[in-house]
Amino acid sequence: MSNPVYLALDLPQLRDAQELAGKVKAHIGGIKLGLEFFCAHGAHGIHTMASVGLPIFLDLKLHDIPNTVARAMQAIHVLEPAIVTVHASGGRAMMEDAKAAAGEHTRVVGVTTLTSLDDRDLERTGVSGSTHDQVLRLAELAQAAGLDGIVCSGQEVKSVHDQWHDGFFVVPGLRPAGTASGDQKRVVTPRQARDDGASVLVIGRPISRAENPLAAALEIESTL
Ligand SMILES: O=C(O)c1cc(=O)[nH]c(=O)n1[C@@H]1O[C@H](COP(=O)(O)O)[C@@H](O)[C@H]1O
Repeated sequence: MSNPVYLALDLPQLRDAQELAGKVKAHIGGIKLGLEFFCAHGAHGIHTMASVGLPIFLDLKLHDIPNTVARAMQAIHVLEPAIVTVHASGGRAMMEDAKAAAGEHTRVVGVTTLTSLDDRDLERTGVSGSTHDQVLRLAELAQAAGLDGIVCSGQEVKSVHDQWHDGFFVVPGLRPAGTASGDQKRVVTPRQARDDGASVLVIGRPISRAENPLAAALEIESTL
């Protein structure tokens, strides 16, 4: 089985991102580049990071009317990302159009409820019920819209897997035992998420902010 760990390179400097990816590339399966990276370095940054030779997960969390999202999808075709995110709460038509506009080799996954939110936070946004139920609801919508899978926390991935057997499940909010959660509220260990059916394990700070990122990546790999 290929390495399921995608390293979230949430770093402001392109050179630092390149250096870190180069250092740990033998112990990860891909690179996740998000909003911070894309706003700072754009398409040039994506092309630069593609030279590391690992699949690129372009995490832009698109969320707009269907036409706008579809056109954004078309514009990022040329970057050939392996995975792209849209917000599942953007609705079925938005997700259908996003998938139709994406490249043939790009997996489109729907972000459900962010791993930084707990039940109380969700309630404050006007959504009733638990984060768990909301994730399952949005997963069903994403599946009906023809997406390849969803993003959810490790606390829901088992239930989602039970209702969507061949889905592609991206799980962030991962912390090796004994490490700080920071702003993440729905957290599990990388091993737990993998055992519960995660296809991709998104890991950022536990590697990128570690004193020794290579040792941290090796340690995580050894637990999988
Ligand atoms: O779509 C994501 O990747 C994502 C969704 C989510 O619900 N929670 C979440 O943390 N992420 C991303 O996953 C990464 C997690 O980073 P760390 O908390 O440093 O491991 C960040 O780049 C987030 O943008």
